[in-house]
This record gives sequence, structure tokens and C-alpha cells, in this order.
Amino acid sequence: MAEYNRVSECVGLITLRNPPVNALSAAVRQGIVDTVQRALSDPNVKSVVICGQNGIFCGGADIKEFGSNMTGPPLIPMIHAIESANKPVVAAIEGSALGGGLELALGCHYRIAHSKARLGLPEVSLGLLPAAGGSQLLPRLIGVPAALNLITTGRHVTAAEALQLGIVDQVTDHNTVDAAVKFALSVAGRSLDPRRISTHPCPQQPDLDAFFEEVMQKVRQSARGAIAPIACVQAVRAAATLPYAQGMERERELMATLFTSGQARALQYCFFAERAVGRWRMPSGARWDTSKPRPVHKAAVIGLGTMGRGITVALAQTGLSVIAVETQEKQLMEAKQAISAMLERGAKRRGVAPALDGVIYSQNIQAVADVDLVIEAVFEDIALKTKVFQQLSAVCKPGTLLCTNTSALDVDQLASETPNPELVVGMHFFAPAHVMKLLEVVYGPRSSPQAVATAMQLGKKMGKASVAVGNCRGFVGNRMLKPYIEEAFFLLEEGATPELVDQALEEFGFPMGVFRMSDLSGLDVGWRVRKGDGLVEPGTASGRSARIRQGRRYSPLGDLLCEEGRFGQKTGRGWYQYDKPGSRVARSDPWLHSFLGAYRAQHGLVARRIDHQEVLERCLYALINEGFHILDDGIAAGPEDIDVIYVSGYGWPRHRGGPMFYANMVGLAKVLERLEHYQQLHPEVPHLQPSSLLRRLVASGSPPIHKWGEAIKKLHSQL
Ligand SMILES: CCCCCC/C=C/CC(=O)SCCNC(=O)CCNC(=O)[C@H](O)C(C)(C)COP(=O)(O)OP(=O)(O)OC[C@H]1O[C@@H](n2cnc3c(N)ncnc32)[C@H](O)[C@@H]1OP(=O)(O)O
Repeated sequence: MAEYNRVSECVGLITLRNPPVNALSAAVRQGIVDTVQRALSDPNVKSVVICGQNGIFCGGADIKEFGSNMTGPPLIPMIHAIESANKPVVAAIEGSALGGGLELALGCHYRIAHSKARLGLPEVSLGLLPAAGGSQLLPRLIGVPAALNLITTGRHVTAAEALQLGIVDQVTDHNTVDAAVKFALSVAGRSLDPRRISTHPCPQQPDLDAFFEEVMQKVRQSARGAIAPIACVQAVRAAATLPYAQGMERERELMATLFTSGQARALQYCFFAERAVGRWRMPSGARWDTSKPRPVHKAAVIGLGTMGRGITVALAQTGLSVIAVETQEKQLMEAKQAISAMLERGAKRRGVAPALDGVIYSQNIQAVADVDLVIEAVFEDIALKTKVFQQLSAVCKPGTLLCTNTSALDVDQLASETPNPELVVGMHFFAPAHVMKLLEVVYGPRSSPQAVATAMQLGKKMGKASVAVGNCRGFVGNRMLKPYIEEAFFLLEEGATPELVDQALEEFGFPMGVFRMSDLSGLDVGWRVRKGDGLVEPGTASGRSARIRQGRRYSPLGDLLCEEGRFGQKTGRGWYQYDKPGSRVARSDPWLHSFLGAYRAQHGLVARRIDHQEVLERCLYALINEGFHILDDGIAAGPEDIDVIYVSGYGWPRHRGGPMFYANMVGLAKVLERLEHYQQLHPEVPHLQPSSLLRRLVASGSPPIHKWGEAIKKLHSQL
């Protein structure tokens, strides 16, 4: 797992071999220990180069080993042995040097990187800290502020930035191993003492206490309950204040707590889940590895409202040529300006040229005649979308894929309006579409595997977490959101306030509670849907019967606010009040509290004390219960699909792994027991009726999440 060769007569070349990312598995660590020993004891060897095969230095510790009993030589003594070697050791960094991979490189005396390489200590995103000396070595090398930035965010830096920061000694555009060997020859025989980072003092940081206090406050705020970023700050503080050996001891203690934490398990689950959803399967048996995507060179977007503009930007940024169609001239001109500005901003951020020429604007739908794929993004209205699909079917060349950007409409109904329903899929983007990570690719019963493969591949190119889901009302994300929001409304009726509900959810880790989120997205959106469903009635009726609609409990609170013109941030009033329309700072609104009081009195409801636990159990377990229904219905292939959707698109705290992982952590029996409890109290609420899959899982002994498949009839999970 580590190959040894002698090159240029006196350089020992060690090559890590563990595809795909040369992770530091037990075998690789053993290989490094053995080959380093061999190089150091060979009198003909004057210096050593460590590199990785297949253009990647090392992706860090083998994350798959974390769940098991770790065997093989430990990382820290291995890295210390390299640092204390009496021959220069040079790391030749191509591709990535991440986590333990970078720590290994920091143990080397010199680092040469290819210009396209990326380096970082991303352990924090796995719920860990760089505990093979990274938290102690990096601050000594590049100073406390820069090290804190890298370690607490886990961000990967380019080779150019690494050079600027002082992490690497040289960057090359040529063959990195050749450059490293040449470099190793040039430094043979030089004193290595100044190159041993562990012996450096940490660069002085003025006002250390105040500095760390401020950093800790910021990190706590952005961590939203995640513990690893805080431990990272504590570890770097140890580097800044303690001798190396004591700092290492502190690093070890902090890591010991993180390593076995539920948060680390959740974050590592997310890492693998995000990769597993790419291996999609459909209930028909079609799957990612047997369905060939069609080539897409040219795409079109129809409708340049907020969503269409974001989608155009996301497509153009992949390098595709895009025809952007808007029939209204004024809208088209405004969209052109907005899209160009977004492309320019994005390009500036990424340090590339804006793809302005990649977009051609047109008022005429005929302009899409020769594109390979169209994304329709007109207003969410089935009649309008149907009309557009009929036009597209007449205009587009044979074989063009027709995708609809919809958050809830029936993809199959649209498909049935075209002569080639197999070419139709839904692409549910989230606003702003060029920023948000999530894409639900919605297949109907007639969507071809090729159409799904093409949409999934396009999503990946756009950098989206793309999840293939079946066609049903709300697909996965919004279908699960419905009971969550309804429970929040019911809690208001029973005595809670928007502030209480939001606080409980934000303390759980959501960036915004349900009411602040609703104010942001606009209360009128849900109102329109409920009107369409025939649920909205004049607000004069009172009593329990007025709150039973279509045979189930219904809260008209959202409708009543809309009738008052309170649509949220855009009108300056919603569940909260705002300084002015469009303002973002939510303030508690006495009007709302008296409105709730009057509403309860009108309906004979007596307010009771509601605590955070009840808020979490009712909102989250109702959402999770819907997730079990979705799995049982075969709409999502496995729990990881649901979890990726919720973490990347709905603000579910990543360190809690997603709703289905969370249910697994809480214990399925507990979730079932609480749902049964609330269902007894609220028999007129069907979404509190535990799903049969949840019952089956509990009856079969609550298997761990990767074994749920055995209880799911239509499983196509890949984890
Ligand atoms: C008290 C105990 C002390 C223990 C000390 C433990 C020390 C830990 C320090 C660490 O090093 S933690 C690991 C830090 N490294 C990372 O977080 C890197 C994770 N990987 C990536 O970011 C990316 O994979 C990549 C390296 C940038 C490559 O990206 P690319 O898009 O090219 O490929 P992927 O699809 O992401 O990955 C391909 C394949 O490889 C698997 N994989 C990637 N990294 C690892 C890893 N470190 N360990 C195990 N497996 C890894 C990945 O899962 C993919 O496989 P899959 O089958 O498709 O899932």
C-alpha cells in the first residue's frame, strides 16, 4: 500500500497506493512506516520524496475505518518519525492533501505542490479536529488567525493560497514528483532543525485572551450547536499557549470526546450519504450504472423570473451554451441585466471570466429548436406549464429532454401532454437556484432512465446535491414539510407563540424557525396552494367544527394573516413585524399576540404552557413520520436520499445527520411511542398516525439505518 523505489540514484521515492484517494488505511500507514524506515536506513539514500499514485497525494485518514476497531500503526508516531528523520523528506502534493494527508505533509520537511492541488484540514466537517498534530503544527507554521480560519471552516485552499500562507514551499505547473525529486536533491545535507515545525514557537498573537474570546463567540454563533468547531478553537488555543507536547496532549483529549460523539457519526454519515445518492435507482429497476446520460451541449430556460434567472446562471456557469427565453420584452431586459450581474459576481468570486457570451436571450420560443435540454421555469400554474410543454413539443428537435422546474405540480400530468412522456422529468430547484445546493430530480412512471440519468448528470455538473425522487404531491422535501408546518400552526392554537416555536427549532440547529422561514418565503405561497385545495374558507366561523376541514384538523391561522395583507417580510408584517417591507430583522409583534388571544377565544381554545420538547417532538416527529411513509411508498430510494434533501435544501442541521438519521439516533421505539402519545391526544390529525414502516422497524428490533432496507418493500437504497 506504499511502494518504495530509489530514483535519481540517491532519492527514496515512497508512493501511497490506495485508490481512489490514497486514504491512510491501516495498510497504508504500515506501508509508510516500513518504507520510511527502509529509506532512512539505506546509506545510498540522501533524501526522500513522498507522493500519491493517480494524481492525488492523500485524502486523509480512511473514514471507513472510524466505525470499527482501528488497527495498524497510529498516525502521530508515524508523522513524528518522519519529522525527526535525519534526511530531508519532501511531500510531492498533487490533487488533494486533506486532513491526515496534510498532517503527513506537515510532518515532512518540505512541501512542493502542483498548481491545481488543493490542501486543507476538513476534519471539522466530519465532526472531528485535526488530531494527528494538525491543530498544533499549522498555527506554528502559518500563525494563529490563518490556521484558525482553515481548521474551523475545513475549507480547502488552492496551491497558490497555500504558497502565500506558507503551507507549501514551491508550486509547479509541471510534473510534481519530478520537481520534488529535484528539490530533494538540492536540499540533501542541509540542516533540518529549522524545518521541523513542531520545534517552532507559535507566532505571537497580541491580546491572546481577547482574541480567542472573540473568535469563540463567532464560532459558537455560526456552529449552531455543532461541537467540533468549538473543540478546534480550543485545540488551536492550546497551540498558542502551551509547549508542543502539552498541546498534543490537549489535542488528543479533545479528539477523544469528538471521535465517539453522535455528531461525528452524523457528519460522517452525511459524507457517505451525499456520495450514495449519486448511485440512484428507480422502482422499475433502472439504475445509475446501467443508464447512459444523453450529451447536453446546449440548453434552454423558459421563463426568466427569479427561478429561471438562477437556473440560467447555474447552467451557464457549467460552460453550457444557454438560450434564455422570456416572452415579455421588459422582463427579458431586466432578466438580462440581472443574469449578467449574477454571472459577473460569481466569476469574480471564483477568479474566472464571466460566461456572459454563453447566454443568448430571446423572446421567441422558436429559438430553442436545436437545444438538447429545456428547463421550463414559468409561473407555478399547471395550465400555463401545459401550454408551454405543448409548444416545446412542437418546436424542439426530436429527442430533446423537457424538464419542468416545479415544487409541487404533477410531473406525470405534464408528461402526458407531450407526445414523448419518456423525455420528461421534473427538476425541482431551490431559490436562489444558482446558490442552493439541492436539486430534486423527479421521475414519473413514464420518465426514461436516460432522461433521469441526464438530469442527474447535469445537476452534478452544476455542483448540486442531486437526488432522484418519485412523483407525488410535494415530492420528498415539501411533502415532509407540510406536517411540520401544520404542527407549528396547531401549537400556536394551543398556546405557543411564533417566538417560542422558532427558538426551539433554532436551538435544535435550524438556521431559521418555521415562522421566520415562512415570513422570508412569503405566507401567500402556502395560501395560494391551500386555496387551490379548497381548504380556505371565510374566517367568521368559530369552534372546533370550523377547524375540521376535509375530515381532518385544520388551522386557518395562516389564511387569516394573509387576509390581513400580512405576507411576511415583503409586506413588513407576517408572523413578526419588520421595520419596513423587505427588511430582514424580525421583531416580536404585539398585534400578533393579541390576534392569537382573540382567535383562541373565538374558537374556545384555552392556551396552555408548551415547552421546547413538545415543539421538537410534534414538529420533527411529524416530519419524520412522513419520511417513513415516503420510504414505504418508494418515492425516495432510501433514508440517505431524504437526509441529503433535508440537509442540503431545508436547513436541517448537518451535525444531526438529517431527519431519518436523527430518528435512528433518538431511537425508533421512542419516536413511535411519542407519535402514539400525540396521536391519542389529537386523533383528528392523520399525520401523527405512525407509519406502518416505522411500526415494522420497531417490531423487528429497530435495526440500524443501513439495515432499514430489509423492512422497506420497495427499497433501492445504496448505503
Ligand atoms: C482518536 C483516534 C485518532 C484518529 C485520527 C484520525 C484522523 C483523522 C484525520 C482525517 O484525515 S479525517 C479525513 C479527512 N479527509 C477528508 O475529509 C477528505 C474527504 N474526501 C474528500 O473531500 C473527497 O473525497 C476528495 C478527496 C476531495 C476527492 O473528491 P472526488 O470528488 O474526486 O471524489 P469523491 O466522490 O468525493 O470520493 C471518491 C471515493 O473515495 C471515498 N473517499 C474519499 N475520501 C475518503 C477518505 N478519507 N476515507 C475513505 N474514503 C474516502 C469516497 O467515499 C468515494 O467513495 P464512494 O464509494 O463513492 O463513497
